[in-house]
Amino acid sequence: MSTSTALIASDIEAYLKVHENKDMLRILTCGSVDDGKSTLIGRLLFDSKMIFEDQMAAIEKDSKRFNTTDEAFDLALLVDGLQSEREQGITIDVAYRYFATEQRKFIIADTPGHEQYTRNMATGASTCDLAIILIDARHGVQVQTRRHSYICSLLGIKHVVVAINKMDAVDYEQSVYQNIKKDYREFAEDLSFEDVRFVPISALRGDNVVNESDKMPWYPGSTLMKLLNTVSVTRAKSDAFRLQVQYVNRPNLDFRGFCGTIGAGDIRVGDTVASLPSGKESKVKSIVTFDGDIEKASAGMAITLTLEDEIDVSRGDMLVRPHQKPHSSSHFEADVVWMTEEALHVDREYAIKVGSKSVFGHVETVNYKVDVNTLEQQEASQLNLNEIGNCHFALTAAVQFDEYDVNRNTGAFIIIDRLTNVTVGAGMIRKPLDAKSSKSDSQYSAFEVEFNALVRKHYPHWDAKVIR
Ligand SMILES: Nc1nc2c(ncn2[C@@H]2O[C@H](COP(=O)(O)OP(=O)(O)OP(=O)(O)O)[C@@H](O)[C@H]2O)c(=O)[nH]1
Repeated sequence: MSTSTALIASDIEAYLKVHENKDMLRILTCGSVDDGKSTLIGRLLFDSKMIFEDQMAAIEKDSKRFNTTDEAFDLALLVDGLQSEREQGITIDVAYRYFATEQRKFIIADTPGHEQYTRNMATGASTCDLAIILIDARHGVQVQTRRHSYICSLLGIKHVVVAINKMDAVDYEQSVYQNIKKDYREFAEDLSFEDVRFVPISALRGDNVVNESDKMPWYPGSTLMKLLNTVSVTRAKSDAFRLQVQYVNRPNLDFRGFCGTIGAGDIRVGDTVASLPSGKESKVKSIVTFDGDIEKASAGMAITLTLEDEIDVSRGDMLVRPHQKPHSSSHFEADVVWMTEEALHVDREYAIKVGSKSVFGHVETVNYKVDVNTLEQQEASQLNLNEIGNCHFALTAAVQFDEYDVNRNTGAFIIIDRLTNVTVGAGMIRKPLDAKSSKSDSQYSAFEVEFNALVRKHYPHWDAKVIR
């Protein structure tokens, strides 16, 4: 019996306390189609004894029905939970799995390998600390391996474990592992990873996943599980307090509370805050939560703040400490992942949502797009589906943000099509730009510019061109 099982049986309160205080590691799995992500996650859960008996019985039954592998049960079925996915045999959305060991708690985001699902992968990556990049030993480094690695680096993931899978299919040959390791190292040199490790595994047979393999004596390193349990991650963490107001709660004249999730830092009753964009200051009167009033709240908590004074704060505004203000600008430079069939067009008006604030805006210039194979920057005038590029944005009003490298919450945004309301792109803000230095030697009068904005706002289907 493991220590935790014994503790659950004898003292559930003590077990929950230990569990609550464990460090949480958020992992992203990525790789090409059929590299074995689902099998790997299933193996991690199975070998660390995280599967219930009824789940096992269902998997065994399904393995026979779908006949996806010649093994008695297909561990991928544990993870590929969606019915349609089972029928197609591919992962179609981000699936999150939770499990824990004696040392840590884990959340694994299993993202799809198909190229058209890059957006799901980008969604999964934005909250992760570490990426497991799977490579099929028979195929080596693929376009998808490069694309996913590049997105991981763009989204600020610093720790990568490259799991070279299906070693059983290449007779556990050391040279295969060494060659892939060399290829990947060469490619990843220009990416912004701090820590890249390699493990040769067989997810199907369980080699070097949780248990050490006796088939690869030439590999002296740790199993994948051991790496995950022990890797020490650096989290890009800013301690500047950020609360984006998602809702103003005013049930009666005596109560006015500003609700939101703390994006970074912490706050205490009595602290001075400034509301942006107005810049008006007040002191925190109370911090209300679902469990009652508290004295102090920190990043990740959903709270309602009340203030000493009646200052003007609305949905979309940001509460910060007066000496730790974020950038406030209508112009910025950002990296964009384009997620829809219809290309990103310069000068087309989109809704840009930064935190809980949504404003209209357009891309002034695509500075370059990136060839994910070579990481080369190429000239571009638009971005097509799944392309990644660097752009200058011009919005109709200033928004408050941090650089993405400083704060992933307040430095990210999404781009929404105004007609269909579909999210068409995601972006990471690299730096604010000076509105005046942006291209704007206007030949139009202020009235014409304003009228143009009005037409575009109320008649978006006319597709009127932006004038400035
Ligand atoms: N020989 C061998 N086959 C494996 C191994 N791991 C996975 N497979 C097989 O590879 C195929 C794909 O595995 P999955 O786990 O479904 O792959 P995936 O990466 O999740 O695939 P998608 O969900 O389509 O993105 C299945 O037939 C697995 O049984 C391995 O270590 N060795």
